[in-house]
Order: sequence, then C-alpha cells, then structure tokens
Amino acid sequence: MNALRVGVFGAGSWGTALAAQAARNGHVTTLWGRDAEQIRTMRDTHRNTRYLPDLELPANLQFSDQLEEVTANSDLLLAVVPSHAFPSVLAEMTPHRRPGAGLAWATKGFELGSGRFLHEVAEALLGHDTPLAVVTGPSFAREVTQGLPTAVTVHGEHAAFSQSVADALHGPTFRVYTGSDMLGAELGGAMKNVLAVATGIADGMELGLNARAGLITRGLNEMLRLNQALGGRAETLMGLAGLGDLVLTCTGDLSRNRRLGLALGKGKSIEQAVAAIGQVVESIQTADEVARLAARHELELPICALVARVLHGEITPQEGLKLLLSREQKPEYPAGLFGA
Ligand SMILES: NC(=O)C1=CN([C@@H]2O[C@H](COP(=O)(O)OP(=O)(O)OC[C@H]3O[C@@H](n4cnc5c(N)ncnc54)[C@H](O)[C@@H]3O)[C@@H](O)[C@H]2O)C=CC1
Ligand SMILES: O=C(CO)COP(=O)(O)O
Repeated sequence: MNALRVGVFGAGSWGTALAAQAARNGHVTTLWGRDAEQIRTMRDTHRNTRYLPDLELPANLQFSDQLEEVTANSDLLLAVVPSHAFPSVLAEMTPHRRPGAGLAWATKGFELGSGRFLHEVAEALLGHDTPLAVVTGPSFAREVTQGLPTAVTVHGEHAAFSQSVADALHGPTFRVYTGSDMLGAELGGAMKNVLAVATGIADGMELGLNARAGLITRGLNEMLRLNQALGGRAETLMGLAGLGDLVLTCTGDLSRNRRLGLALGKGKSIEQAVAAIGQVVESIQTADEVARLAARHELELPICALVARVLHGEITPQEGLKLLLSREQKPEYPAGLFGA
C-alpha cells in the first residue's frame, strides 16, 4: 500500500470516524476543523470530546485548524462538513488544492436553496477534469469508530480515483464497495434522512411495526421514482446507498433524523427536538430540496412532502397521518416498479 496524505475536512462525528479509518490504514491523515479550541483538545486527548468522547482515536491521526495548509498538503481531499457548509468550505479549499488531487465527500444532502447535487457544486468549482467521488451507505459514526462491521460504497465516474478512495478507507471491519453512479448514490443518502423522520414520527406516535415497514417500502418507492426522473440507476438505490441506508436510518435510534421524528411524534416541538439532539439534522434542509426537485419533475412524493409540511409546522404529525391514510386506493405498481 502506498501511504497517501489524506485531508479530512469537518471535525464532526463522521469526519472524525472516517479520518480515524484512514489513519488506521496507515495513511498520513489530518483532520481539519474550524474550531481551534476543539482541535487543540482533540490533539491533546486524541478523542473527539464533543461528539465521541468515550472513543480513543488512532495515535497517528493529526489535527489542524489551518484549512489552507491541510488542503495544500493532501493528495486526497475528503469533505465531511454538513451540506449547508459544503459550497463555502469547498470554495475556500479550491485555490489551495494540489494539481491532480481528487475530491471525495461523505456529506449527505443538497446545496441549500437550489436543489443542486453536491457533485454539481463540486464540478462547478473544480471543473470537470477533477476526479470526484461520494462516500455513502449505512454507517453510524459511533459504530465505525468502535470498529464494528460496516459496509459503505464509493461512487464516482473516475474509476481509478473511486478505487483509491475505497482503498484508503477499506479495512478488516470496514468494507468499501465501488460504483459509478454519483447521482443515485447522493439521492439515496439525502432522501433516506427525510424518510427517517417519517418512520421516527410513526414510531413516536406508537403506530406499530406494520406502519414502519409500510413507510420504509413506500419511501423506497419515492426514492426510486425521483431517481428515475433524474436519470440515476435503480440498482444504486437498491444497494447500500439507498435501501441499506434507508433501513439503518429508519430503524436505528443512533440516527439523528429518526430521533427528530420520534420527538415530533411524541408531541415535542422541532426546536426542542433539534436542541436535544445537538448535532446536524440534515433532513430539515433536505426535505425542502426534495420537494423542489419533485416539483421540477412534476412528481408527487407524498411521504416526503408531508414530512416537509410537518417540519415547517404547517401540519401536525396527526394531520399528516390522516392525510397519508386518506389517499386514494390504487395498484401498488400502476406503471411497473417505477410508476407514479
Ligand atoms: N454521523 C454519522 O453517522 C454520519 C454522517 N453523515 C453526514 O456527514 C455530514 C456531517 O455530519 P456529522 O459529522 O455527523 O455532523 P456533526 O453534527 O457530528 O458535526 C458537524 C461538524 O461540522 C462542523 N461545521 C458546521 N458548520 C461548518 C462550517 N460552516 N464550516 C466548517 N465546519 C462546519 C461543526 O463544527 C461540526 O464539527 C452530514 O452531511 C451527515 O449527514 C454521513 C454518514 C454518517
Ligand atoms: O447517515 C447516517 C448513517 O448512514 C447518519 O444518519 P443521521 O444523520 O440520521 O444520524
């Protein structure tokens, strides 16, 4: 193995977990965070005292609050900031990038306010010749940092680059698959967060296990239909980036998006729920961007649309449930698997 210089941008829970993974594989890895105080503490304790305080990080992992320096010294750039910060952090990195250094990201979501995919944001900033890839799949940061078995996938059009990202992260308990469908992979990772809120709400309202399974399956149908309208490949959504992450996030209580739904279903306000979680909850922005994309393609995605309305406080979870259950009866697949 050739040791790479890996720069990981975003010192939240997922950036920390992926940086630890690359460091464990022997790569010279630096985790960049914007908060100098937090970075100092991480350097002193070799722990992410804010997000994963009980877990020790590899001794060879380095920490920095100098974005320019980390960018200039990395062969592989891995962005793991929240989606709302992705365009600005990438714009800051761009002028300092080494020629030929590819960019991967593990952020899940869209550009805020435009519905642009993150690969579109990256292409606009870095040009079409820069190797790009998205790292996604069912992966709670805590479990990855603990070394529990996990499978993810890396999608990009530049096969050699995707393989190098996969190789940098793949390890004895961290399986990394590859594919070439960035759009489908990004769509799955973003939409599952919205659908996790729906199943969280249902579970918070104690609607039962049948309701949860029904929501996951009809949610997958919404993913597949939007994906088809956008030109993604169905198999991507049937794999780790879609179904895999959907199942994890809709059923696993480590999910912040599911926990937001659980709190709303139990009658808490969105402000109370977000404050209690204290971390990034991507669905809050993503629900609007999914609605924007669906409207652009004249698609009706009832579960996602109702989640957006609940998140905006336009309807209560009880009203959302009534609306969903009173929809017209129809065939499960009116026009084949991907019919409306
Ligand atoms: N935590 C997880 O298990 C997983 C998270 N993800 C995705 O990774 C992304 C990051 O999430 P987490 O690390 O979990 O979030 P987190 O809530 O644990 O941490 C967020 C981090 O982003 C930083 N940040 C916020 N705004 C920033 C800005 N403008 N510039 C630079 N840094 C900024 C914060 O300081 C903090 O360190 C999200 O898109 C999430 O959906 C994906 C897979 C797993
Ligand atoms: O993306 C994730 C797991 O794959 C993490 O989900 P949450 O952001 O809902 O915690």
